[in-house]
Amino acid sequence: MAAAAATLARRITRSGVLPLCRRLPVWGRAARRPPGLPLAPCRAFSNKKIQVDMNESSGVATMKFKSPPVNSLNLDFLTEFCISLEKLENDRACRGIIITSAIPKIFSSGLDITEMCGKSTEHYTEFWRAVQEMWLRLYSSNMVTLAVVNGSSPAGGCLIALSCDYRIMADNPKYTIGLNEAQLGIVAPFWFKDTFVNVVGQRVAERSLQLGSLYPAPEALKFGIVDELVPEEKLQEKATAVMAQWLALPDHARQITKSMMRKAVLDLLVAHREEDIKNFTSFVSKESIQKSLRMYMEMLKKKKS
Ligand SMILES: CCCCCCCCC/C=C/C(=O)SCCNC(=O)CCNC(=O)[C@H](O)C(C)(C)COP(=O)(O)OP(=O)(O)OC[C@H]1O[C@@H](n2cnc3c(N)ncnc32)[C@H](O)[C@@H]1OP(=O)(O)O
Repeated sequence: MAAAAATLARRITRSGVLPLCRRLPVWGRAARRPPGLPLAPCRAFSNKKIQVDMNESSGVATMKFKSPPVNSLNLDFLTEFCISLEKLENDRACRGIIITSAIPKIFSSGLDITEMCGKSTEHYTEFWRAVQEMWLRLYSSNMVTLAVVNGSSPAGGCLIALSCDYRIMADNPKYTIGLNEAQLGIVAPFWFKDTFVNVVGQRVAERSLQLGSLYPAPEALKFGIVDELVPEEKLQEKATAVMAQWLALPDHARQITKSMMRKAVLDLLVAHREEDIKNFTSFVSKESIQKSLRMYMEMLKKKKS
């Protein structure tokens, strides 16, 4: 699987990511569907780590993370994520996606730390390119993207939620969310930071990033990291209602607006992609950073005993 995923990852990355504004003509996706043609029957595709269900009548797909124990974002997961997103992006019937988790209490534990420990420079390069690719695709998506955060969501998990158009979180103070990289002795890259700033503003982002804060759901709402809290059993219902509200608008108007709001941040990474990979690989290759990551993993294991 790892080898196959790596090949797929290379295939994806070779094709590159087009900025949002160049992906689709400005009249949008829905308008391109030939009038009068029936939609294909309901479809689902399931990979190893992500289940995708497409509801043809609503035009909404649900992407459910199902990679135990904690939906950590390793190379295989990231590759599946990018492929699933690309399939949906190219599906004219699909106008919105709901991203959620099938693992109780966990949305995603963020980047798989083992992918950043004791590996070769080539591996770090491939891994980081896949992380960039995931963000570029999600942040630039033409579809309405809705995160249903039904569990804890640190670091890279939080980035996925922040990259969506709207975030609903389960109303449970045991679930936390935030960019906690500083707590691991690592630094959130500039595009994590920019995505965060675009959601919560400079002040909250600066304080939260420096402290590596993980916020319980009610605080996350207070600081604008998520848009609303909903009792866990009502998440599905709420997600359907929110999605319907976003899809009620003409696609082209929403898409151009989204592009206008996000383009500068996307363009910055596209322009500095190779430099960002080099920064990452040299940063994680440092012995001091390796030591911090190893200690953090040990701390996670000790917490259990
Ligand atoms: C200049 C620019 C430079 C750039 C510089 C570099 C920038 C990098 C940016 C990094 C972004 C990131 O996302 S870094 C990743 C940050 N993630 C985190 O801090 C999350 C850490 N995990 C947790 O807090 C918890 O595990 C949590 C998710 C809440 C679930 O708690 P639970 O009690 O339910 O489960 P646990 O028992 O803790 O975890 C179950 C098992 O999963 C493992 N596990 C948990 N999280 C994991 C993870 N992220 N990666 C790997 N493995 C993980 C644990 O070790 C356990 O392994 P076993 O003991 O073997 O079962």
